[in-house]
Amino acid sequence: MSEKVFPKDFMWGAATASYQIEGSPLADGAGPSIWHRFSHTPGNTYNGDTGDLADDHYNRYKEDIALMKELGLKAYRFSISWSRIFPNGKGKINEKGVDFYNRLVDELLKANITPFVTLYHWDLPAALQDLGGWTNRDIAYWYTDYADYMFQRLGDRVKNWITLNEPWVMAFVGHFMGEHAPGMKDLYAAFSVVNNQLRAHSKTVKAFREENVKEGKIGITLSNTSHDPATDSQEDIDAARLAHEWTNYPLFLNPIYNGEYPSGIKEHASVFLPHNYENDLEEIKEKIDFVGINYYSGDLVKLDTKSFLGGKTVERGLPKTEMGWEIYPEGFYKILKGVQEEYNPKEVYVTENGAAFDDSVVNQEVHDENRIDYLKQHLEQALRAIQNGVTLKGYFVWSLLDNFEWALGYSKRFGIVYVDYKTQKRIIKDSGKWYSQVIKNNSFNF
Ligand SMILES: OC[C@@H]1[C@@H](O)[C@H](O)[C@@H](O)c2[nH]c(CCc3ccccc3)c[n+]21
Repeated sequence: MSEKVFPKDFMWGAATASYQIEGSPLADGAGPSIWHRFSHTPGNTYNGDTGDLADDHYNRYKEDIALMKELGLKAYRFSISWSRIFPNGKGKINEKGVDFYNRLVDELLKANITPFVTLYHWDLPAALQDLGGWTNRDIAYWYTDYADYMFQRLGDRVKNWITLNEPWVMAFVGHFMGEHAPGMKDLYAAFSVVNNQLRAHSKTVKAFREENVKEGKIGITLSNTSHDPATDSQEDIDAARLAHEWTNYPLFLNPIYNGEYPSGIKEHASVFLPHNYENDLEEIKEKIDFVGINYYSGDLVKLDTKSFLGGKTVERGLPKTEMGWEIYPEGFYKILKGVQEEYNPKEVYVTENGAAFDDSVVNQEVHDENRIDYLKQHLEQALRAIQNGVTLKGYFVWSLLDNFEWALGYSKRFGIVYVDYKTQKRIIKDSGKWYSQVIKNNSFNF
């Protein structure tokens, strides 16, 4: 492989999520999700933005798949809205909801685009939240029943499955910081949500094996920030390591691969882990086919005994995106190399990488050179990782379309395709045109 070209058959894709792009959250018998409820609760989102319309993808999916085809995408990562399928989270099935995803998958296959399905990207059926949601141990059964049903309905055509998107964010941003649905601020709840998501994930992997989805592969997608120590003092090195074990892939991969939580978590946070969690570890330890890595940024961590798990972020003057996140491509390499060294997954996919910038339309074009620079710098690090033994098989840019950025509403644009929310017009940004060339050349250097 020449030093600038990716391996043959490298899976180039783009990623989205149901609540962020679909709109029509209650159409055709769908039930409300916790993000429908959370975004409709005043004060929770920028400008009171909701996913009621978003990119209207529920109605425009054929147009959007034509765009994916025009870009030359090999794969498309999207998530299924659980409450379209089971309006109450369990029990009654909503055939029209299943039908939408059947049509979506069929249209993708017609366009020769490989579907990568995320079963859960934060939009829990609200009816299950009323029963405690992810803090209720029974969620492991509710989730597995939902996942197993999707394997039965789509498994003949969908061969790549992701159980959960970023369980750390669901647990801590949703149940400790309170900035995401369901808006809880309870550290004990957050750690029980970690444990219940792992139980749900591993039960589902077992069900997937039993469903025997032909040539099927199943994995989990984890959020990661590259944490560097602020100084070479042992206390800062330890603080950065602990931040890594808590917020990055180890919190989930250590139980999945090694049957126990990371040592730093057991040492400093076991008081928050659910009572008798040890009894769940045997079942949680269940082989997966790939690890999904999401990466956006890095930070410097300094010992701070007043912060949770003793670390605080300090500035280092790197350029930042519109999200205020450092642009730190080196961290991408560290995370990819780290996951391979620490857990040696059979396969790794980058299931999200991208950046928000202040995009503007000039004569029906969007000249987002800064996003091209960001993507190029990160693809360089991805290729470097492959050349250094990382089993990286594919890359999904976040995101295909500008979309609903959770609590920040529509104020942040991550798409390689611009969406004018007033007219729903799509405009392929310069970064989209550039990415299309990357796919065609299988290289970022041209
Ligand atoms: O913030 C951009 C994207 C979201 O739109 C995706 O839904 C989500 O999977 C995702 N994760 C991350 C990194 C972790 C994070 C999530 C939310 C807020 C801040 C950081 C960035 N993103």
